[in-house]
Amino acid sequence: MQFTPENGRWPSPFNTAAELSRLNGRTIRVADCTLRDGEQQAGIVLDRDDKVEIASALEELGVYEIEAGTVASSEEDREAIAAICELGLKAKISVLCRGLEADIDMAAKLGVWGVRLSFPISDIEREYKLKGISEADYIARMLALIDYAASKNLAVVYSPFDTTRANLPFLRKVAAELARREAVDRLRIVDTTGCALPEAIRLIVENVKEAAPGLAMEIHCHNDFGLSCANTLAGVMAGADYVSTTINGIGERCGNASTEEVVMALEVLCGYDTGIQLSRLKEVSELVDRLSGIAVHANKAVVGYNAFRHEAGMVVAGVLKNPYTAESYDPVLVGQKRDILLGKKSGLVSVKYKAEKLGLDLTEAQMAQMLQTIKQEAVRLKRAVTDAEFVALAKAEIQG
Ligand SMILES: CC(=O)SCCNC(=O)CCNC(=O)[C@H](O)C(C)(C)COP(=O)(O)OP(=O)(O)OC[C@H]1O[C@@H](n2cnc3c(N)ncnc32)[C@H](O)[C@@H]1OP(=O)(O)O
Ligand SMILES: O=C(O)CCC(=O)C(=O)O
Repeated sequence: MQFTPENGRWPSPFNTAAELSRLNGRTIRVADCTLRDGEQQAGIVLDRDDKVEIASALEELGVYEIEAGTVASSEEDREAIAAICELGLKAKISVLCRGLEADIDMAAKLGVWGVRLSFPISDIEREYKLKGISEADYIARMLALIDYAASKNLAVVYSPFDTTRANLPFLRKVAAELARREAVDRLRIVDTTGCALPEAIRLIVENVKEAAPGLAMEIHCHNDFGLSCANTLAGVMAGADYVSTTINGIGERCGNASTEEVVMALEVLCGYDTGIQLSRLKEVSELVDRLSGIAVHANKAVVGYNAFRHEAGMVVAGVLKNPYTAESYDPVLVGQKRDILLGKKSGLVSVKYKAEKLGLDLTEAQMAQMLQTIKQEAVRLKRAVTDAEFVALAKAEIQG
């Protein structure tokens, strides 16, 4: 029997339930916001050169759009945004603007494709950030801002801050108004505080779809409860065609849904096309790790150091015969590689594998002894045993 998938992917068969197969074939666009929300992670500073370098890497990665910064932040940010526009990338370039004409004016001067109009929508945000603006005045102001951006030839991604805590009937009204404005490219559903469950995201997207047929949607989720990727997928499965994500999941507080996790889940688990050059994910992750100063955790999905490293003997016994016994896609797909470690949890198969790989001629008895030696050594060192250490221990064993 053959147990090797042709495209290097092996998702759960239960994913192909009717709903998912119905949606297969859709292209989901990645609107990466590493340079905007990513940089908002407390303490990160990306300078102009860093931003240009990351934007170029995102272009190579194949993202649809780069949210390049917040226009009001600083002169250096504006220079970086202008420099990114001058690169003439295929990716669309957008910037975050507050609900202020002055921000839109600044954006218009930079040569961007569009603005992301961030205008707080929930009752609590309107009370404390917009001086208690009423629902009627909010809609009037929103439309004026959209028209103003349109008069400057800017596309609008309308981004109601704190969408997931908005009053639903009000959000439906807002969406219906947005659908009537030609300049509005899409609505971004924003889970500002990361407080929504996947079911809530689904409900919101379905309501917007019903209230504003034809209005495209993007989904932007924060990770305060570790739900950002699941929530982003829920948004897509309910009908959002754009995802707003960051490389390595950097961003406000606990970060955003990470571009690499969302893309791989969309591609491997759901069967969507994202247009992303998957094999570049690891190198872009390393670039952002280096320039942001925020180290990627070893256990991080997709790009983490340990994502495809195996030590436990029961797992390795399967992996060495067929990696899909323990992995759902080939690490090469994302620019990673598989490794087998020797340590406290190893079994004899790992010792045999390493001995052969490293050209060591050990008898069965020597290998059995080596397994015990490796376990003791790993306990003593409180870590796995390196290949060099294994070779030295094996040579000592061979010499008796
Ligand atoms: C969760 C998110 O990702 S949201 C995006 C957050 N991003 C950023 O904040 C980017 C970096 N920010 C900055 O550099 C600065 O905050 C700036 C330059 C944008 C603004 O700084 P300042 O000009 O000093 O503004 P200040 O902090 O005084 O706030 C001005 C007012 O704008 C209001 N405001 C906040 N958000 C918005 C909005 N989206 N639209 C309109 N007004 C807003 C504030 O509530 C405040 O109102 P108040 O004067 O009644 O208190
Ligand atoms: O209001 C916006 O456009 C988005 C701000 C944001 O990133 C958030 O609220 O999570």
